[in-house]
Amino acid sequence: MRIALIAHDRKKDDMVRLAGQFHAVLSRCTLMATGTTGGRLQREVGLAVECLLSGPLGGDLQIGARLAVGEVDAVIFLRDPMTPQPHEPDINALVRACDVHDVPCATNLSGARLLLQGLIVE
Ligand SMILES: O=C(CO)COP(=O)(O)O
Repeated sequence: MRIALIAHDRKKDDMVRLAGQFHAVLSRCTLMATGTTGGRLQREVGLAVECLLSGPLGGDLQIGARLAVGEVDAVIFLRDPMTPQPHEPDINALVRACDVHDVPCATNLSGARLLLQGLIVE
């Protein structure tokens, strides 16, 4: 399973906690992440993660481009719905790409837990 992990700034602590809780299943996956999220996951959770560009610099678009050619199987994107983002069009493009290609995309913690639990029982 190739999973993309992305969290906006106010959701990064949640992402780190979530990844710690699901460390066993995530460590069996191929992981990629936007830059800052990925750095925290490497340092604080000890996961092997490929770090792409930071979101505002094009990281969401990089993940979207991979997804469009079948290189991403699931996306966990902990979005901050309360803070405007300068790269909102990139965020929308990634979520749209998930819908276009029918790739599971969890945009909040509860959805992310369900997605990861699904991987455990697989
Ligand atoms: O902005 C982001 C996603 O839209 C996240 O990017 P970072 O992980 O680099 O903070």
